[in-house]
Amino acid sequence: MRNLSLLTDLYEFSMANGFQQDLPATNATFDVFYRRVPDQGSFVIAAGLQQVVDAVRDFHFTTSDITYFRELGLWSDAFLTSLSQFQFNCQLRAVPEGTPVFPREPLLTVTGPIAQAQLLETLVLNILNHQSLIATKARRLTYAAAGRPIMEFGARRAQGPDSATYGTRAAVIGGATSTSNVQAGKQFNVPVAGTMAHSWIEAFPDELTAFRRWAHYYPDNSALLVDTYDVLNSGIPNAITVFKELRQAGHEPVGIRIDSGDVAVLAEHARKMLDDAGFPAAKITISNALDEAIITSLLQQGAPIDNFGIGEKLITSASAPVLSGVYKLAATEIDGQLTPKIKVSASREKLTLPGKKQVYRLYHAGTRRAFADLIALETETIMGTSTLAVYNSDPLSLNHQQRLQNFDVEPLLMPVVPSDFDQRSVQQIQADSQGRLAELPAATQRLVNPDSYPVYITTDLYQLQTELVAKAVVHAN
Ligand SMILES: Nc1ncnc2c1ncn2[C@@H]1O[C@H](COP(=O)(O)OP(=O)(O)OP(=O)(O)O)[C@@H](O)[C@H]1O
Ligand SMILES: O=P(O)(O)OC[C@H]1O[C@H](OP(=O)(O)OP(=O)(O)O)[C@H](O)[C@@H]1O
Ligand SMILES: O=C(O)c1cccnc1
Repeated sequence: MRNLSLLTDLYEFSMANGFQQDLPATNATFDVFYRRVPDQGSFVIAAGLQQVVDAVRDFHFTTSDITYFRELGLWSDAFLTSLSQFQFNCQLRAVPEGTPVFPREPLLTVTGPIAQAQLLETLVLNILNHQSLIATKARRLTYAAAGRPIMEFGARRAQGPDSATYGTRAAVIGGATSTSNVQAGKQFNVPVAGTMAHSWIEAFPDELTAFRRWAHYYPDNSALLVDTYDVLNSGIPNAITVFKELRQAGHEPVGIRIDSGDVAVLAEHARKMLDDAGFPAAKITISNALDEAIITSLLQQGAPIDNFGIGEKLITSASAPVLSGVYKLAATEIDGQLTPKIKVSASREKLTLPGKKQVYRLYHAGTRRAFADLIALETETIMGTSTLAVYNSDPLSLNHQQRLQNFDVEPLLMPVVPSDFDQRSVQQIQADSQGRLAELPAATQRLVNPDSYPVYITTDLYQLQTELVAKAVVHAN
């Protein structure tokens, strides 16, 4: 476990130093949320909470860190002494990893001494923004693959070792079934899988010999790469020769991988050749810069593909490489006296939701069919039995009151106690995530122009926001 406590922006320390002197008795609540969904999707898959918990559990500063801080000469001695004795003292609430979350709803809240809570901003966002981005991309690819397994192949193209390892974790949360990344396989106990590279074929005098040697070493795991020379005239015929030899020796071949050319046309020919040769169960794996649009197109073309191997476009979320989750002050508290806070900026999109809040998923009464989310003040009691007056949470929308009734509610933000965090396996998180997705309307899940899913705020929250905006405008004048 690495200590990540210095992985932050300088200004977090500078603010914490000042907060500690000016506001020593102030507690703060910060919300993590995002405003826009990558790839014009309608939701993000929350991921990375486990690593946030790991990081805060181990949050401390070494003697060498403190010496470095002293050399910078920016912060008070009292602050540096408090850092050397750092005890994590914030409360966390979060949606479980794998939960689909919508714009503006907090997926993590941090409440604690303002200096401490501020210090966490950069690291928390670094972890959650990365993993949630990749989990969301993996969910899109999984949706496009329509039940066919996805092997994560991205380690060589990821932006550095951490993006490969934690990106793989996130990819599995979002639906990938296995990975070629051995470190991630070991660290997160996810299935590892793989075929072979072109170098294996090129290294032998001919393709048939290369396939035979592979089959010799891996008789029960023989997925042969057939596109080094000529897929239809050499790769598949040679693979079939070796498959027959394997079968005679009592082994069933796994299949082939095609990594170039028109993969729909090649897969169709390959399927016929394998079937005609008596290998209908041999699987066809496709790779080569695949993304959700190509996968959708290949399946529309009727390509008989069994598995997808996906690297660069998944591990870097190439088409939408940033999730701009933010960490915003929502309230301060002194001696139990809560003061809600708001950010009002020239861009109305950036208006924040003040106060300590809870997020609820709303279901049609008696079902698990979700139809909207609701953000409420933590002090409100939300019940689906009476009529509830709500507003759209989007500050850009033309807002008018709407009425909801006959629904069941489920709070999404749950307390997270770092010392007692219930570690679910990555596969368990994936399964739970898929259960959560099944609750959402189908139209919200489609890849192209998904229906936007309503995220409401309560009337009390709407009024508080309106009131604080008016006050902020008066202050500004
Ligand atoms: N039938 C198809 N429909 C849609 N996209 C396809 C189809 N066949 C291949 N592709 C995709 O088109 C892109 C380009 O394929 P192409 O074989 O030209 O790749 P390449 O990178 O030039 O080949 P190589 O890997 O041999 O260098 C890849 O992303 C590939 O997955
Ligand atoms: O295309 P991706 O989705 O990232 O999938 C991983 C790629 O990695 C390998 O390529 P390799 O490094 O051998 O390069 P090449 O196939 O482009 O020559 C493999 O053959 C895939 O094409
Ligand atoms: O095992 C494979 O086939 C593989 C692994 C990484 C990248 N490309 C392919």
